[in-house]
Amino acid sequence: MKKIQVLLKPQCNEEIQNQFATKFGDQCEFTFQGKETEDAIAAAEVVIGEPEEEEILKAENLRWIQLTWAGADKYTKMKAFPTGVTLTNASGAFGKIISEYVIGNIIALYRELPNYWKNKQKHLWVQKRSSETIYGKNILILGTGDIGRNIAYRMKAFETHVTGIKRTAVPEHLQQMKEFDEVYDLTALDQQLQKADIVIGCLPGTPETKGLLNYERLYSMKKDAILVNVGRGSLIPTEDLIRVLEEGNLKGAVLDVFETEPLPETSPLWNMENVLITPHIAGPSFGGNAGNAEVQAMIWNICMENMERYLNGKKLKNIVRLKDGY
Ligand SMILES: NC(=O)C1=CN([C@@H]2O[C@H](COP(=O)(O)OP(=O)(O)OC[C@H]3O[C@@H](n4cnc5c(N)ncnc54)[C@H](O)[C@@H]3O)[C@@H](O)[C@H]2O)C=CC1
Ligand SMILES: O=C(O)C(=O)COP(=O)(O)O
Repeated sequence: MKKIQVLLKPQCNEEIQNQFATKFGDQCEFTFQGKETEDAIAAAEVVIGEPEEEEILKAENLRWIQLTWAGADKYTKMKAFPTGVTLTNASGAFGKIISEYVIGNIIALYRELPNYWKNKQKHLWVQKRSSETIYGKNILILGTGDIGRNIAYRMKAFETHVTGIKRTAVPEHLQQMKEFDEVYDLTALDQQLQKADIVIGCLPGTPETKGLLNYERLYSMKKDAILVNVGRGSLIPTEDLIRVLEEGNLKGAVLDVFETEPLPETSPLWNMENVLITPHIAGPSFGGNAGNAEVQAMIWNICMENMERYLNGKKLKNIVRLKDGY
C-alpha cells in the first residue's frame, strides 16, 4: 500500500516524532521540520502546521492542512486557496493560557502596576490611589468559542456579570451556556457595548469581524471602560482606537493583536500609559517564542485525533469554513 505523505511543519521533538511514527507509521510517511525538500512538499497529502502560501500552491497532492494555530485568517484570505483542500485549526488549545493573560493584564491596568514597575527601577516608593477591582464588573466577551468561554469561566470567580456575544442566533440551550450569565447574537452588540465595564475581543479575523469595533462603537462604550483584544487585530481599526483613547473616551486598553503586526514603531499607542501592549504572545503555539508545554500537548492531541479521523475516513474536527473565513 502506498503511504500517505505527511509534512510536519512545527518544531517537533523526538518524542512527538516517535508518537506520530508509532501511531500512524504503517499508513503514513512523515517529513519533519527542517527536512522538507521540494519533492516532499510536492508529494505531501497532509500538512500539519502553517505552510507558506507558495508551498500550498506547489503541493499538488494536498488534501488537508491541520493548523497548529487557532487563527486561520492567513489561509482564508488567500486568493487561490486550492479547492478540495480541507483546512482545520487548533482551537481548543489556547483558552486556558489566554484567559490567564487577559485577567493578569486587566489587573495590571486597574492597579496601574506598570507604574510601580517603573518606580521599582528607580527605587521609588510612591503610593497611588488606583484600586479598581474586577469584582462586580459587567464583562462583555465577543466570541463565545474556546477562548471566550475560558475567560468567562474564570471571570465568574471574580463575581462579575458575564455576557457573551456570538455570531448567529442563540438557540435556547445556548442562552444558558453555563460560563455566561447571558448570551446574545451580534444584533445585540450595540446595546451591550454601552453597558460593559470590560470588553474582551476573542474573535477570529473574518470579513464579518473586520472593523466591527469602529469609532462609533468604541465611543459608545462607558468612558471608564477598558478594552482587551486577544483575537485578531482586524477587529479594531487602529486609527479609531487611537482617536477614542486620545479623546479620553476610554479608560484604557490591553492589546496583544493589531491591524498591522508588528505594531509600527511610530504608533501613538506605544506612548499611552493606559495602554498595555504585548507582541501577539497571549496564546503561544510554536511560533517565534518558545511556547508552553501544556498548550503544545493540547495542540498535538488535536492533530493526532484528527490524523486518526482522516485515516479512518471520519469527519475531521475543527473544520474552518473557507467561505466565511472561520
Ligand atoms: N493572541 C493570540 O496569541 C491568539 C489569538 N487567537 C485568535 O482568537 C480567535 C478565537 O480563538 P478560539 O476561541 O480558539 O476560536 P473558536 O473557534 O473556538 O471561537 C471563535 C468564536 O467566535 C465566534 N464568531 C465567529 N465569527 C463571529 C462574528 N462575526 N460575530 C460574533 N462571533 C463570531 C464563533 O461563534 C466562536 O464562538 C482565533 O480565531 C485567533 O484568531 C487564537 C489563539 C492565540
Ligand atoms: O493560534 C493563533 O491564532 C495564534 O495567534 C497563535 O500565534 P503564535 O503561535 O503565538 O504565533
